[in-house]
Amino acid sequence: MPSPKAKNAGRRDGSPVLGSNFDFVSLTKPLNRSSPPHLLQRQGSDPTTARLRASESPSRRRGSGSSTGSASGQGPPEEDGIRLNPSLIGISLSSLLAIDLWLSKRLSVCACEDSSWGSARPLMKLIEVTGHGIPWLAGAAYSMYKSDSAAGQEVMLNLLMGLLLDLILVGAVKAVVRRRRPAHNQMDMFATFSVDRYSFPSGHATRAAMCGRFLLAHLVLAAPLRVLVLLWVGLVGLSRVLLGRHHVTDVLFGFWMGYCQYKLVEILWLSPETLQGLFRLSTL
Ligand SMILES: CC(C)=CCC/C(C)=C/COP(=O)(O)O
Repeated sequence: MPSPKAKNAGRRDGSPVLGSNFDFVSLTKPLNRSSPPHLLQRQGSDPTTARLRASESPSRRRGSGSSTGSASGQGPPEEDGIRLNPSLIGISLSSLLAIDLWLSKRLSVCACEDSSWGSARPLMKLIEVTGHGIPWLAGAAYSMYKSDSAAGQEVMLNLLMGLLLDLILVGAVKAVVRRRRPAHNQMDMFATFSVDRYSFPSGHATRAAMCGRFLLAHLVLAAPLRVLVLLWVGLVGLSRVLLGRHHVTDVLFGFWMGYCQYKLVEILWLSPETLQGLFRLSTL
């Protein structure tokens, strides 16, 4: 059985991969009695624990094995039996992550100039710029400043608030989850925050979904333009994976998060009355 360390080598995000972490197959075969069954499970599922256990002396391991009764050949005690049962959620999650890694790698066809669709990389990077935070923040601020109607200013102010909220929420989730970007990603994006070295969720996807919903809800657009907005949202998400910047799940979750963020903007909507109230409070 290859060591867990060797099995995990090269997986920068540490996600489980089909065929590498599935030691629970031993459930369908007779267990090797020379090593306690609960150790088999632990070595497969937790490389750190496995390394620590490997450094224990055989006599200590034998000692701990007999104390649980599993080395005596009477079968694993009930609590170990429970630990050996792979949970359905665990398997589903591992499988989903394995598919995600595989699919993301297959789709990263513009990850560098030498990739199979390398010539489309400049176009993908252009799409990336259209979903970047800076043009959106600058555009919303400029439109608010230039707008000659109170309604227009109100809409742009709330878009601005939504964009700032998006940066904060995405930054917070990235900092908590800390999923590394795909190994094939070239970190050549302009104007990034330090949390942007993490990939979950895609900030471009959250922004595109939130802004797309915002534009459709607050701008009076002809049908072809509405289709164009939807197309743009999809293209921004797709370009993240093609460029190798993100895993597929980063983008899908980003779309969902951006969709919810728009709901939040609606709830927190800043009306002229709210603003006047805030101004009055600040002058007290
Ligand atoms: C500097 C400002 C205002 C925003 C940063 C925007 C940015 C680079 C986000 C990272 O997006 P992904 O998570 O999709 O790579």
